Amino acid sequence: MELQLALDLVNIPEAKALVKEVEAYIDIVEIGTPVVINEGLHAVKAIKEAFPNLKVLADLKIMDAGGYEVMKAVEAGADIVTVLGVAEDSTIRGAVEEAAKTNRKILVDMISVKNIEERAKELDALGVDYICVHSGYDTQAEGKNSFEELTAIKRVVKNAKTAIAGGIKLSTLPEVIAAKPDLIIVGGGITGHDNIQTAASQMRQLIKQG
Ligand SMILES: O=C([C@H](O)CO)[C@H](O)[C@H](O)COP(=O)(O)O
Repeated sequence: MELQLALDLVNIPEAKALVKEVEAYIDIVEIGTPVVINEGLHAVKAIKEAFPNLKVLADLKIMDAGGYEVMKAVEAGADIVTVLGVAEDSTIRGAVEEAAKTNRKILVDMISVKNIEERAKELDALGVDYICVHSGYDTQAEGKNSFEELTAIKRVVKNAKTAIAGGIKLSTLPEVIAAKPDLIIVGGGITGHDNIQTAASQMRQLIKQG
């Protein structure tokens, strides 16, 4: 089970400072969509150069032009790139084919997918690397989480790794771990904690215990 730190509300220097504090406890750094909007793919490049031993995920939430946009993220140093599950199959295929050329990975974000099990099955057959259930900021504000959706995709996904994101905190992590995703994505649960090092190390410890 891997731990990904999502960085959403920071600039590049702040992102570097945060990662430096918790790099021992995480596997993947996510350059979040708001950071890409503010800083561009320079943020991916800067973090990959500063932390070459960590995997970097570019949260582009691609909806079209899958091959081209994955190519640009990979050029910037991304190891994993996100594509939306609601995108057309042709977009998913383009993304998967482009990533495979350099052994990079595609994570499909299931945000706003209605028929979650059926779409997860299709995406699995299209050869994506990760399928991630996700309650975004706006649905988190309405009290939603994706714990049940994780159980649903785990029933049908045979090849891809499963992942979960959206509002996960130390207090809810045990419930998430019990559902056994391959990847747990945490943003505010670490970056919004009083002591980010403590939060990250305790999360790592819980994940290790399984
Ligand atoms: O993808 C995200 C969101 O849509 C904003 O871009 C976040 O990275 C994801 O939700 C994880 O962050 P937290 O919800 O703060 O854990």
